[in-house]
Amino acid sequence: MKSTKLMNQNIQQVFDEHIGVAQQTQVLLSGKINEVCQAILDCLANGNKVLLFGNGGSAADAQHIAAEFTGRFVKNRRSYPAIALTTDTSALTAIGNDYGFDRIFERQVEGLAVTGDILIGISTSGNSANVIKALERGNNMGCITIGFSGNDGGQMNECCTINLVIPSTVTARIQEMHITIGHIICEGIDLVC
Ligand SMILES: O=C(CO)[C@@H](O)[C@H](O)[C@H](O)[C@H](O)COP(=O)(O)O
Ligand SMILES: [Zn+2]
Repeated sequence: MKSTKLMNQNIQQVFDEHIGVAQQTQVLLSGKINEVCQAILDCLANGNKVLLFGNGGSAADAQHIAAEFTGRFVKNRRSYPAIALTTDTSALTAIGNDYGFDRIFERQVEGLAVTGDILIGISTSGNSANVIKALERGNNMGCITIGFSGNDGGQMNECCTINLVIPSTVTARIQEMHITIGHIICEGIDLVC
């Protein structure tokens, strides 16, 4: 077992890293986050919807953000259409079993998305094949594709209308910024709706 002193050092280091990445994200990405907010507001005003997807912790983020849209964030306002493509175990197992894990989100995009919808693909590496394939399908269908990524942005640089690349190589720190950005977007929606 680690000593309490070592644990305390580790705790301080995680907070320091988190604060550093948050400051860099603020400097580098505030303008792009504003663009994403505007794109989502336009999408909702046009009667379109938001689809979100990712793996592991990013699957949880997709569900978390979708629930803020359909339920509420802070303000009581109408429900907004958002679906996490990570929750339907029948679809996920059928598509995964019949077509492969790489296509679990792509097939759902093909069936559920229409032109003008927003797809938010969440991947800390920017390279998860199932996320990339879904974004590429969305591009072919006339959707607006948003990436929440990290590291060097990976393949999401090539297949996203806007890719928010968190300036970190640490998965946990990147995920912490993704959910912060999700909340910033929800605050933006509450401000104008
Ligand atoms: O939450 C974590 C790590 O913090 C993990 O579950 C993580 O999301 C998974 O390893 C994912 O498969 C990573 O994929 P990605 O972010 O590179 O697309
Ligand atoms: Zn995690």
